[in-house]
Amino acid sequence: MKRLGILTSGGDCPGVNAVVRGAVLAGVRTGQYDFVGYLDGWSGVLSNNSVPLTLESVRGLSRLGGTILGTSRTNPITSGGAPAVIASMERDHVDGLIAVGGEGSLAAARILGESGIKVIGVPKTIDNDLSATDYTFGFDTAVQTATEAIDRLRTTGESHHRCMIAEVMGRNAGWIALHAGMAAGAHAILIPERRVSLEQAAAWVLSARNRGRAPLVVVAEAYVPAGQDAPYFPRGLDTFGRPRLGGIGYLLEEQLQELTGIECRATVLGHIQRGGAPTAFDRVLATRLGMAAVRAASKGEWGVMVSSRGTDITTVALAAAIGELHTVPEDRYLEAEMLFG
Ligand SMILES: Nc1ncnc2c1ncn2[C@@H]1O[C@H](COP(=O)(O)OP(=O)(O)OP(=O)(O)O)[C@@H](O)[C@H]1O
Ligand SMILES: O=P(O)(O)OC[C@H]1O[C@](O)(CO)[C@@H](O)[C@@H]1O
Ligand SMILES: [Mg+2]
Repeated sequence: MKRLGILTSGGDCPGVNAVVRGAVLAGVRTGQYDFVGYLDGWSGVLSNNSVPLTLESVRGLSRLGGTILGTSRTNPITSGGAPAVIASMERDHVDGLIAVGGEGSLAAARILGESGIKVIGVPKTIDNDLSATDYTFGFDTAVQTATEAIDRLRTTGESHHRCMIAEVMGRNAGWIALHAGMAAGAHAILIPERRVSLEQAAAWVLSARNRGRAPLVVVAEAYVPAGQDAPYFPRGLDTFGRPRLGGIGYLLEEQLQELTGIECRATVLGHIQRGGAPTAFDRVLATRLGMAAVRAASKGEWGVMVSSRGTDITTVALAAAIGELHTVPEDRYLEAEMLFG
């Protein structure tokens, strides 16, 4: 029997455990594979830190948030590269890898794949910013969580006649803001893809107030107002050198209050959007992606990412998947904009 290694890399995301369960069930029940799970992303691969994954160890996992394998943002390319990964796989008698990750982790997987390592990617991110797949699992859960939170902000906002501002995640793309904002009936949605001016945002807030509504603004963490050139990140860089986004909501609270004269309150939803149990949609998507990754391995389809297309699960070359980020197109924003103010 052959062996597959599974690792989860980048930010965690509701549904990762369902991928692990789907893969192990598919491989073990068809009698084709047994599995090891590498702990804490690529760092577990490089240090041979793995655990056996059996039918028993994945029992009940599809509804569990987070990742039982742990995750990290370790870069395998700069920490030993392909030779170190190959040596580790040989020690563990691992034939191929299933890498569950976002655009960064899958970029690393692609480079390793081009060096001859058998690897299959599974697209994971609440941000939904990966190309070549209709949706990434975790996105639906994040939107659901954000929508519930924004609905709650609305009732307190209405009671106090305030403008409520909800800041949601979205490092490169405003998908969570767009969907949660539309679902919750936001009067303005501000995303990184559109350089909306603060004056325009204030006009939407005032228009909602003039109709007797308590204005509701949803802003993605990476929104850049017109006239500025970079996202707001008052907390500096993280340990991997990435800007620690988060806080633009508080800045907008001051600026919109100043521009409109309406009392504003901001809430930053942060990691609440990434935690907890996945929605039914994400459980099904993640399980199917995990099963499809094993199917691809059994057909010798390496260097691909499993992908959701309509109701099908298919495979695409890793290179195609990570080439360009999947951001909110103009027509989707203009459609939502009709509802603002
Ligand atoms: N272009 C790249 N080539 C090789 N390795 C990369 C590349 N970009 C990122 N990485 C590595 O992959 C790690 C994970 O990337 P990143 O932090 O963007 O998370 P992710 O997998 O995209 O998930 P998410 O963004 O959803 O949290 C990075 O810390 C870095 O080590
Ligand atoms: O958990 P960390 O490392 O602070 O990363 C936060 C980032 O990860 C994501 O949740 C997923 O990429 C982004 O939306 C957010 O900017
Ligand atoms: Mg990323």
